[in-house]
Amino acid sequence: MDGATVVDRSEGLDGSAVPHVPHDPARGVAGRGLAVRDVVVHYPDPASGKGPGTTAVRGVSLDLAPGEVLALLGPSGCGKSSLLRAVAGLEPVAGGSIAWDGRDLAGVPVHRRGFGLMFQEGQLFPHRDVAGNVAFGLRMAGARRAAASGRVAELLDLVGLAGYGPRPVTTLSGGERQRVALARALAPEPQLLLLDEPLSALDRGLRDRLAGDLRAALVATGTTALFVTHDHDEAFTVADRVAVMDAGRLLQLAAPEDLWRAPASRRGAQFLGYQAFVPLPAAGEALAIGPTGLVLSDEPSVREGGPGGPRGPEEWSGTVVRSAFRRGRTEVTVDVDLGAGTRRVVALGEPAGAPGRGVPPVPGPDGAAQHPLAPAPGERVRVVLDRAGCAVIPADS
Ligand SMILES: Nc1ncnc2c1ncn2[C@@H]1O[C@H](COP(=O)(O)OP(=O)(O)OP(=O)(O)O)[C@@H](O)[C@H]1O
Repeated sequence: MDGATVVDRSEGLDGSAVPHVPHDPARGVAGRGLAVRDVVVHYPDPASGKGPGTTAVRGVSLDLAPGEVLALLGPSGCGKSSLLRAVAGLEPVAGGSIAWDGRDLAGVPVHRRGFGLMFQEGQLFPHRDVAGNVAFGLRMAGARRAAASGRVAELLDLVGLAGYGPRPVTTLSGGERQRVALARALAPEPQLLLLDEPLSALDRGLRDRLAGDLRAALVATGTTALFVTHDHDEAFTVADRVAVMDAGRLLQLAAPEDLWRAPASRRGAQFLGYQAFVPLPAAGEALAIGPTGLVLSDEPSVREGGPGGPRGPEEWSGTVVRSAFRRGRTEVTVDVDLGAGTRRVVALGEPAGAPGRGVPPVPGPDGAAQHPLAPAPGERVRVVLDRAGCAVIPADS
């Protein structure tokens, strides 16, 4: 999935689009929602059990407005779960503060924060049926049995499991279990829902679908949510704004569209899937090349052996490593020197007017589908920039 398509919208449970609402600070009343200020989380040294052995979160500040969905995105070990756990009250805060609706949560235990939690494994009660699991969430919130049954049906409908109430949870697929876990977490209408990689135990296709459904359920219920993931497609699908973390710090916090169009640093851009970086003539600027930022030259004559050399800083010669037909287009892996040594990048093939366009793909030598006339390994080709798939970033970031 490329960034340009995922940032626009996700689909609701009924297939309708659920637009992302850019965060508008004026939307929230001052002091409402979550305020995280300079938060530091330490873990003690595992050998001695004392001292700040690992600093998992190094002074993170962010705000979450009521009704907003914010994703904490970053590589494994960057401190996302530690920050989430600190907000939940499951980890002590070594520095800074966490407040909800202007009230400092220092010393407020987990069960008194009014926050809901949902983890990677939904942790359903195996001896209860689907309705029993969802009703548990309601009864914890003090709902009476009669009122609960109507609400359980509503919640199951919301997560796409209408009629599943009597099913033993042991008979459900992984995706269905996570839907039940979501219904149970939403049941008490938590003032803030904390989700830690809720989809990561599922396979790719299911994750993509469930991410859209998760957003639809959060939006439909107006739930304020903090969502941890290491998957940028998922973050972009689910969240209104995304906080990119690295090594315990916040690199950037922005709406998906803004994050994609203007990464604030090279590290953040790399994490989002920008594949290469080229210095720009303007001092202090570099061009980050995204997954769709390079295309093969569509003039057969400029393939190596034809007339003319590279025409400037936006066109380079390279050697084909392989071609693969994926998602309706040919992706050509090319070794190319963009100005700082040879790099392996992916360029989009099959441009308009290319020979063989319209001929169906066939299995290549490595089993991957490829176009019969796609460039073969070892062939010299030209790659050109497509600025629409690139972003300008600070050079030394
Ligand atoms: N209970 C713990 N004791 C000691 N160190 C810990 C503990 N939990 C996490 N850490 C360390 O804190 C750092 C941040 O971990 P954390 O789980 O917050 O990262 P993460 O971004 O959520 O990673 P992942 O995506 O792999 O879950 C890591 O270096 C990790 O090894």
